[in-house]
Amino acid sequence: MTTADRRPLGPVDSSRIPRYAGPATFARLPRIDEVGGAADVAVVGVPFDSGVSYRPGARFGGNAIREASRLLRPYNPAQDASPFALAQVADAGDIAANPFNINEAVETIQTAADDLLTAGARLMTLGGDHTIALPLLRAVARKHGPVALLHFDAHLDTWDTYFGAEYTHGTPFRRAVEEGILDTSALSHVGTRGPLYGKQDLDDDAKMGFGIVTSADVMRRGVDEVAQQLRERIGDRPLYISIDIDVLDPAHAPGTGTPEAGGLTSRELLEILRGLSSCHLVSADVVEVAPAYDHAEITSVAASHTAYELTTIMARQIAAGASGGA
Ligand SMILES: N=C(N)NCCCC(=O)O
Ligand SMILES: [Zn+2]
Ligand SMILES: [Zn+2]
Repeated sequence: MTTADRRPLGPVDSSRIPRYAGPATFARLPRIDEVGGAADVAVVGVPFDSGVSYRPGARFGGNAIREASRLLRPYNPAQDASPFALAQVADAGDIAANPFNINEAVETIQTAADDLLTAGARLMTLGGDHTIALPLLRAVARKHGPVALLHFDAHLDTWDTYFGAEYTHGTPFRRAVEEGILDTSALSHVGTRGPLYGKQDLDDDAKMGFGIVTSADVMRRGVDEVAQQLRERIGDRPLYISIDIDVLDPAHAPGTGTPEAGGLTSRELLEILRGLSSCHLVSADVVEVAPAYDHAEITSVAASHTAYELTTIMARQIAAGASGGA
């Protein structure tokens, strides 16, 4: 039986079982084993943070997002959709990656992502540091070919190496371009800001094919115009969205490893994402939530709502019959 043949199993009913009771899955959704191992959207954690250049702790991000997601409700008015009724969304648990061997971890993450995609799911991945975007993109490209990328981040993450290491949280998108797994006619950073190592960083980045919408551009031009520009650039290509929570201002996301002043508000981020609801989103990640630096779940609440909007986009498209599972 395929997921399309049966009604999705939704979240625990928070009017019957208090939302703070029981173990946390994303949005109180069923575990993937509770839906026969088959999901249209698999929410999967990757507790890996051995690729960071500054504060560690994003290995705890996925579970912090799950805890904060207890308060999500089933109807999303901003996209006029009940995502968990439109598609089977399930929590696929965590990919267990070796914290002492980055190369091995990258392989493990790719293999596990491949398995979920092959089983027909789109991925809503909860990081983890940004290193994990590379194996996730490899897996997605194996299925769809080179994908368009929207990368929300304070940072470029197209640097070459750190301490000689190729796989770090500052380098995933340079590796991805080198490997030919991105559609270089449709690459954009959004929310970029802060000091760089040199002007060359920007030149290298542009040569790889990236366009940049800076954090200041979002403020000056507004979310609707930015979303429209991004939609035009992406067209109907298969799209991957990678969201480093440090795209938000530290006032909106203090719980992260490499914070930069002058970022987006959570309202701006959520509104831009809603403006992308017509795009062919094949998978997405939210990374770099480091709960040890968080306060009052500010960061993990923002991350949970971010993942909710992304999940809603995917669920709407699945219900509309877009190939994307496929
Ligand atoms: N991907 C994130 N969050 N940060 C990259 C920062 C790399 C650096 O320390 O220059
Ligand atoms: Zn970043
Ligand atoms: Zn990043």
